[in-house]
Amino acid sequence: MKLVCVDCSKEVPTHLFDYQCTCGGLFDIIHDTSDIDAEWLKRVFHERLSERMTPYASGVWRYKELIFPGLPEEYITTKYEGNTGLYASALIQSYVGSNSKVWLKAQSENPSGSFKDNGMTVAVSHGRSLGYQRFTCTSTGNTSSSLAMYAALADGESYVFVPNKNISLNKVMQTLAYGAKVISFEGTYDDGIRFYEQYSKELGLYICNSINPFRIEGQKSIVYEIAQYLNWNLPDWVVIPGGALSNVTALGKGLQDLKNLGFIEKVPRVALVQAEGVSPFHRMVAGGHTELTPEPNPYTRASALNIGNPPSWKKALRTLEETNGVTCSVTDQEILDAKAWVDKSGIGCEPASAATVAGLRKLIAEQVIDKDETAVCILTGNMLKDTDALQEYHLGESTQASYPNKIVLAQLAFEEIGAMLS
Ligand SMILES: Cc1ncc(COP(=O)(O)O)c(C=O)c1O
Ligand SMILES: N[C@@H](CCOP(=O)(O)O)C(=O)O
Repeated sequence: MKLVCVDCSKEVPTHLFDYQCTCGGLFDIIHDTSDIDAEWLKRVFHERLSERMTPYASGVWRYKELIFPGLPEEYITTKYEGNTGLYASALIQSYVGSNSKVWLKAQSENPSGSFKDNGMTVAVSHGRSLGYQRFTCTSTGNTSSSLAMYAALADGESYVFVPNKNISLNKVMQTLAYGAKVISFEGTYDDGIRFYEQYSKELGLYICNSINPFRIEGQKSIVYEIAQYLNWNLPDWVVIPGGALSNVTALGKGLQDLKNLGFIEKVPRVALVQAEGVSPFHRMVAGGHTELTPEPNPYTRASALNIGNPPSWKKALRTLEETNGVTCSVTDQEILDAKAWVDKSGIGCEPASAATVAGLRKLIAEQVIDKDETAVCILTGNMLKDTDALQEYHLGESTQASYPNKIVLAQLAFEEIGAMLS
C-alpha cells in the first residue's frame, strides 16, 4: 500500500502520512492486489456476514483486505458501521418514472447517521496507529458528528471548525454532544480547507476531512456492500450526490477494485448530482472544460452540499471517465420534493441525499437514463439530521404545495374522527 500524488505521481510510504504532496496535489492510496486469490476473498467476505462483535462485523472492516490490509486489529475503532439497508422502493420507482427497480442504499442507518462513518472509522483508526490523540475537521456537520463520535470511542479529542451559518443545528449539537470542541467561524467549508492548507503542519492535528485518502478507502465499502448484497450484480446506474466529491471518488475506486478482481463483470454508469446553487463540477463537465472554476458564493438549502471548491474534483473526474458517467444539477425545490417522497417511502433521508432521487427523475425525463434501466440511489444522511428542513417543508406555506400529506386539524371527538376514517 502506498500514497501516490494525483498530480505529479510522487510515491510516499503510508507511515509518512501527509494528505497533500509538496506539489499541492492530493494523495491517493494504491494497493498491490496481485497476490490476492479473488475466489478465496469472496468466500471470506461472505463468511464475515455472520460475524458478531469483532471488527469484521463492521460493514467496512469486513473488506479490510481491500481497504487497509496491514492495519493491526488493536487500532481499529469501530461501531460496526456500514451494514446499512438496501431497499427496492416501488414508490420511488413510480416517483422517478422508471419501469425498472430503483434501489435506495440507506447510509442514513450508520451509527452517526451518515455515510461519513464508512470513511471515518478508517481515518481515526489510521490516526491512532500513527500515535495521534487529537483529530480535526472542517464540516457542515456530518463529518464533524462522525469524527466526534469516533474520537470519543478512541478516547481521543476532536477539534472541529463549522461555518457559522447555512448549516443544520441538529448536526452541530450532535457534534458537541459527542464531546468535540466546536469552533464556529465566519466563512464556508472551503475557507476551512484553505486554513488547513496553510496551518496543518504547525497544528499537529490528524486531519479527518476527505482530503485524507484513508477516508476515501473506507467509503469504498459502500459499493462493495451493495454489490455483495446483490450477489455481485450491480444495477445499471449508481446515482450519488456531490459536494466535496469524496463519495463519487470512493465509488469509482471501489468499482475498479471489484472489476479488477473479477467480482463484477460490468461496471455500472455513475450519475453525479449537484445542487444548482453549488454545481461547479457539473458546470465544468457540461461546459467541456478541464479545470474547475470554484463557486464563489455557494448556497443550497441542502446544506451538506454547500461546497464551492470541491477538493477531490480531479479524482472525481476519473470516476466519470472510467464509468462513462454523467452529471446534472437540480434545484432546491426539486431536492425538497424528492426528499418528501423518500421520507414517505419509509426510508427517509436528509435534503442532500434526496438530490439523487431528484437527479434520477430528471435524467429519466431527459432520456439520459432509460426507463428500463435499474438504478441505486445512495442516501447519504438521516432524515433527522435536519429537522428544520422537515418543519419548513411540512409546516411552511409554499413548499408543501406539491405534497399531499398535511397535518389535519380536528376536534378530538368521536364523530369527527369517525367521519374522517370512514
Ligand atoms: C449527507 C451528505 N450527502 C452528500 C454529501 C456530499 O458528499 P461528498 O462531499 O463526498 O461529495 C455530504 C457531505 O459531504 C453529506 O454530508
Ligand atoms: N458535507 C460534508 C462536507 C464535506 O466534508 P468532507 O468530509 O468531504 O471533507 C460535512 O459533513 O462536513
